[in-house]
Amino acid sequence: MSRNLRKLIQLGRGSYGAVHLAVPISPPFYTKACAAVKSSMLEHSSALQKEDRVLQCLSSCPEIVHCYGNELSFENGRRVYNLLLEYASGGSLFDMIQSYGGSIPEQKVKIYTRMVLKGLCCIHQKGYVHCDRKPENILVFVNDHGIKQLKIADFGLTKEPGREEETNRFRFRGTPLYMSPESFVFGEVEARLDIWSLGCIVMMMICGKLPWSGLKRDSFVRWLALSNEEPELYLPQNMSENGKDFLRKCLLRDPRKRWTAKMLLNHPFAVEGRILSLLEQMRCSNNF
Ligand SMILES: Nc1ncnc2c1ncn2[C@@H]1O[C@H](COP(=O)(O)OP(=O)(O)OP(=O)(O)O)[C@@H](O)[C@H]1O
Repeated sequence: MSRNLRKLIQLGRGSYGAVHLAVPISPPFYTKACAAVKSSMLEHSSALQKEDRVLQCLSSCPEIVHCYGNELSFENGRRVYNLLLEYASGGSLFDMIQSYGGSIPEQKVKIYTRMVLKGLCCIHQKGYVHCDRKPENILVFVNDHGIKQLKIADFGLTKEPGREEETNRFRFRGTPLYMSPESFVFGEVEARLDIWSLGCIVMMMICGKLPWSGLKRDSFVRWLALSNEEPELYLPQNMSENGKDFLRKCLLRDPRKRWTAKMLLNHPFAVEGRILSLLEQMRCSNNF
């Protein structure tokens, strides 16, 4: 049992352990109303400890989930490592896509894409590669005016600068459906891997599934690893031209041609997201 936290309900499970909603009951955390606590047995907590390290370095970025710190507890006679994170009351982006019936309106997608891009810029500027970007790892926070803010979470597979020895371990980790061809085939882990995954996430927001998620395993591997075909053919037909062009820049097979997060922030699709977000904020402040 933890002396400083009371775990309430389980919010989810990851490969390392469980996530609970918790209330801090004594210092150092009890100034927080509630928190999400990711826990795992101390001896299996290397991914959580890494997440803690990475989140401390990215703490100045509003589009990254905030970490309050860590603590050790004793549960059923075993030592448990707990990582305290700000609680996302809106669940994950995956939940949000489901709540929209599988397709978020494009105007909203522009706003959300820009939020995720800003988080990605911080990650890449500091030399990290997230490596496991998917809608389940983007959390939704809802402010007092009901405006949704997306933040990037789950840094357990992140590649840290100066820790090259871990590179090969990423090869078949992460989620294959969101992996770029070069990371899938050669185990290359560079920032542009996250950009390919971003393209997949935007597709998920628009269509609720990836066009290649229906392929059988062998066909998927062949398409991703061996084909020269750009994913152009798979672009959602119901999307604006700017939206399709944004996806083209993310989903280029050649990572050297793929745009960076910084370049994409200036793409008309993301710029429109900025304008729409400002309008949304103005509408809310006029109502209050
Ligand atoms: N800060 C948080 N606030 C609210 N819910 C959270 C928070 N962090 C995680 N969760 C919930 O717990 C689930 C599991 O989280 P986590 O990110 O650790 O694992 P995962 O990404 O689903 O799995 P894996 O680690 O295997 O990739 C999430 O999908 C989400 O529903």
